[in-house]
Amino acid sequence: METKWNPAEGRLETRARGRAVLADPLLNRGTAFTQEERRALGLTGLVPPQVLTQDQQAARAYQQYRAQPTDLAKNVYLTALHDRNRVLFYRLLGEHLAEMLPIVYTPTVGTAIERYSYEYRRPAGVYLSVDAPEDIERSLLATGLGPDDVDLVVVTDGEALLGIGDWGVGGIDIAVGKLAVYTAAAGIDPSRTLAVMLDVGTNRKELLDDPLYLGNHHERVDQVTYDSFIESYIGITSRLFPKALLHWEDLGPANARRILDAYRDKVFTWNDDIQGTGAVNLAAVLGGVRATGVPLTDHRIVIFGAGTAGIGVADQLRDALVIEGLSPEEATARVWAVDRHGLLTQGQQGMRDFQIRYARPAAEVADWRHDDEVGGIPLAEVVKQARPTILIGTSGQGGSFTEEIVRTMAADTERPIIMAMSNPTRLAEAVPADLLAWTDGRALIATGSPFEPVEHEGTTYTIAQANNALVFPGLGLGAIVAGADRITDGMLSAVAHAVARHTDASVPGAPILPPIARLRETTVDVAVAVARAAVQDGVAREQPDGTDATVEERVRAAMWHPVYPPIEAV
Ligand SMILES: NC(=O)C1=CN([C@@H]2O[C@H](COP(=O)(O)OP(=O)(O)OC[C@H]3O[C@@H](n4cnc5c(N)ncnc54)[C@H](O)[C@@H]3O)[C@@H](O)[C@H]2O)C=CC1
Ligand SMILES: CC(=O)C(=O)O
Ligand SMILES: [Mg+2]
Repeated sequence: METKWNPAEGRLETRARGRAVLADPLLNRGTAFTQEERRALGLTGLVPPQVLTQDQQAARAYQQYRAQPTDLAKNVYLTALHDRNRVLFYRLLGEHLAEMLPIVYTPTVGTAIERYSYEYRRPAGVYLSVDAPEDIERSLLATGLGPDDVDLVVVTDGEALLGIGDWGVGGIDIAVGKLAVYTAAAGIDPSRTLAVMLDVGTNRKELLDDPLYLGNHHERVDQVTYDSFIESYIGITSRLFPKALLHWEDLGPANARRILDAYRDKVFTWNDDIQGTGAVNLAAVLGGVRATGVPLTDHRIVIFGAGTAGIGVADQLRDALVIEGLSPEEATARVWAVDRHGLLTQGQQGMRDFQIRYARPAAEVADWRHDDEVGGIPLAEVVKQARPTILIGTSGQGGSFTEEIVRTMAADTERPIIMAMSNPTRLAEAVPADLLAWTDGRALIATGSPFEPVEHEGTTYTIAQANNALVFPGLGLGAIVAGADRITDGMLSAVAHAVARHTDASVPGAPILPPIARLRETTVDVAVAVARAAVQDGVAREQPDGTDATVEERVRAAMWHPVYPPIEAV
C-alpha cells in the first residue's frame, strides 16, 4: 500500500505525492496541511497559501452544511466531504451527531438510496457483480488492503433496504451509512473498514428501464446462482481479510436468515437486521418493562411484521424470557407474530421456515375473527384477543397501529410499551404524538427513526430511538477488541443489558433508551460488555485479564479519533 500507519512511530507514512495525496480521502487534509507537509508531499501551489486549523475547517464546513437547502442536499454535501477528507467528515459528524445522524443515516439515507444513480459523484467501497464472480478477489485486492488491514466489512445486496425495498446498487449507501455510524459512535478506524455492494440484479422495473441506473440491468438472479456467489464472496473475503467482521445489511427475508444460519458458526459474521435489531429491541423492552413495574415474564408481546427484523426481535425476547425462568415453550407462547396474511397460525400456507416456531395453535384462535382481505386474523383482532402489553412494529407499513388498535391495547394495560420500529420516518407504524394522545400519555414509546420530543398535558416526552445504531457500533468494537472469531448469543444479550443499564424511564417523559447524543458513552459500555461476553463464551482470541477497568481501557484505547496524525513522506 502507498500509505501505511506506523504504530511504533505513531504516524502515517506515505509514498503518495501531489494530486494523489489530495485525491485520497484518508490522507487529504486540504488547507490544514502545514507548509512543511506541503513541501514534503509535493503540494506546494496545489492548495491556497493560508494554513487553517482543523477547528477553522470544521467551522467552515458546518456553515456550508447549514447552507444546504434540503436534507438530501445535506446528505450529498456530507458524502462529498466523506469522499474528500475523511478525518474532517468524522470531526463534523462527531461534533453534531444528533443533528447529522438523521442525514447520513435514517431517514435521509433512504432518499439518497432512491436517488443514487442521479446524485452519484464518486464510487464508494467495492462493487462486486454476480455476472463476474471471477473478479471478486481482484476487486477486493484492488483496495490495496492486506490480511491485517481490515477490521470490518459491511455488505448488502440491496434487496430490502430499510423499509423501502429493492433499490439495487443504491444499497451501497446503507453500507457506507452503517460504517459512518460505526466510526462516529465506536471509533472504528475508517481506514480499516470496507463497504461492499453485491450486485445480483434488481427487480425494480423503473431502475431496469432507466439508462442512468448504475447497477446491473437484469432481474435478481435465481437462488442457486445467488448462493454460489455468496459462497465465493464469503470464502474469498474471509481468506483475504481473516480478522474482519462480516456484517450483513438489508438482505431480503428469504436470504438473510438462511445466510446467517449457514455461516454464523463457520466465520466471523453477523446480521444487523436480525441480531442488532433484536438486541436494541430487547434493550428498549427491558428499559420499558422496568418502568411498568411488571416483571418481564408477565408480559404479552405482539410483533407486527414477522420478517427479518421481526423474527430477530422475537428470538431475543424469547431467549430473555427463558433466562428469566420460563421454559422455551412458555417463552415462545408469549409472542404473537402477525405478518401480511395475519397472525402466524399453525397450518397456514406459505409461512417461511423461521416463522414456523411462532405459529399459534389452530385451537387457540379457532373463534378469533378472520379477515378475508388480509387472508387471516388481522392485527386488530390479535390485539383484542391476546391483550398485549408490548406491541412492536417491524412491518414497513406506515400508520398500521391505528387509533382503534392502540386504544384497545391501552384499555387493558396501564403502561403499554409500543415500538414503531420501521424506517424511514414515513413507514413508522404510528407517530409518537398520536400514541401519547391515544393513551393519555401512558404509552412507553420507541421509534426506529428519530422523532422530536412531544408535549402532552404539561409533560415533555423524549422519544427513544430504537434503532440498531444504538448497538452495532459497540458490538463491533467489543468483538474487535476481544479478537473474537464468532458473534455469540451471549454477546448479543450482553449488548441489550448494557444499553438497558443506561436508562431510567420511571421519570415522567423519560425515554426507554439512551439518547443518540450520548451514543459514544453508551457504546463504550456495550463494547466492554461484548468483549467480556466473548471471553466467557470462549470466542476471544485476545484474552483480556477479566477486570472491568482493563477491558474498558482496552476499548477506549482502540477507539480512533478524528484528528490529523503526524504524516511522513517516505
Ligand atoms: N429500528 C431498527 O433498528 C430496524 C428497523 N427495521 C425496519 O423494519 C422494517 C422491516 O424490515 P425487515 O425485517 O428487514 O424487512 P422484511 O421484508 O424482512 O420484513 C417485513 C415483514 O413485514 C411483512 N409485511 C408486509 N406487509 C405487511 C402487512 N400489511 N401486514 C403485516 N406484515 C406485513 C412482510 O411479509 C415481511 O415478513 C423496515 O421498515 C425496516 O426499516 C429493520 C431493521 C432494524
Ligand atoms: C435500521 C435498519 O437496519 C433498517 O431499518 O433496516
Ligand atoms: Mg437494516
